[in-house]
Amino acid sequence: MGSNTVSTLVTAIKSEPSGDDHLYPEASEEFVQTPYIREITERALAYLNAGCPVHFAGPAGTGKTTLAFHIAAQLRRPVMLIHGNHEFSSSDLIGKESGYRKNRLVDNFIHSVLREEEELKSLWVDNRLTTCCRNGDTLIYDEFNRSTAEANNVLLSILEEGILNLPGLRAMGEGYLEVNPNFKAIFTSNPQEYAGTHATQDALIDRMVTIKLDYPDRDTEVRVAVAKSGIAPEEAGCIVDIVADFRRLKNNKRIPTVRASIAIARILALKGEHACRGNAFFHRACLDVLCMYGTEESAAGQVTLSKRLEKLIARICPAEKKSPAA
Ligand SMILES: Nc1ncnc2c1ncn2[C@@H]1O[C@H](COP(=O)(O)OP(=O)(O)OP(=O)(O)O)[C@@H](O)[C@H]1O
Repeated sequence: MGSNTVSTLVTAIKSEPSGDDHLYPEASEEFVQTPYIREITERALAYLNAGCPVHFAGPAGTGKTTLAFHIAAQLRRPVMLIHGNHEFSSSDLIGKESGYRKNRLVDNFIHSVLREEEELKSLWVDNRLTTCCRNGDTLIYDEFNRSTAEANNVLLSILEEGILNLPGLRAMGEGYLEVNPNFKAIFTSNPQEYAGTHATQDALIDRMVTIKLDYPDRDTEVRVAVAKSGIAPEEAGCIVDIVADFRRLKNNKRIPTVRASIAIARILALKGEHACRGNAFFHRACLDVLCMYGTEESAAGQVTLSKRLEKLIARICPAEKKSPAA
């Protein structure tokens, strides 16, 4: 992998000493392709290639960021990643003046004449959005509704007119930047998240095609759990069914996602334990991973959850681990 190359499952950004701020996503072996993923990928690519920014909106853990990286990888352009942040101002997106450069010319060519000239030039540093628009890179703006509408306003003219307004560069004659035609943008947001998010302006939403994501189908979730833990598919199936049952609990304060399935599967795989009825460790691990998802966090609520889990395990899981030959 080259510098800043990331698998499409990794969302961490690594800045290289070279100063290259781009990411170069590549498909990872753990990335699961199912008909569900393929269909969404094809749809999103069709919209992006038609010049429409794509917005993945859905609850936590529905695979928005992973899909954004996967799709960006298909576009084969460098990727700029921005995480929405309520403290952002538009300068955090586009850049700002970073001081002044002073040029002083002293001309004493004719010894009896001294001419002095001083020029003060402001210096400008591009931030990620500007770099992306200049170079025609792919922008992934993750959880963009964590930034305020005021900060995101700069996107309106980028997405509609293909122009980036850079008031800070007006003095240098570069007040407007024509957006490179290769520029493409993928946004993600969680409309159910209230903490730390901002209402998104209609004008911005109107400039994107929103693909609403829900929890993936069972096949995708099972294959993700298998890929990320190495557990046997039938055991992953039991775990995913248990998590899906907790997802359907009425009046849930929180909803367990594929991350819960991955966590249980990994714990079992690493401990050499199995998703079967008689396994007390399996029961305990499920309870620990899922205990935050019931309606009640009291001791009585936890006993109810534990009983529910016991019944589920009895119904869904085999009595013992199946031997490979079976
Ligand atoms: N196609 C896939 N192949 C393998 N793993 C996947 C796939 N899709 C999602 N995952 C895994 O599922 C988990 C949730 O995915 P992701 O972080 O993309 O969801 P999200 O919707 O962006 O979540 P959040 O809103 O909480 O940030 C991650 O561990 C991710 O690696």
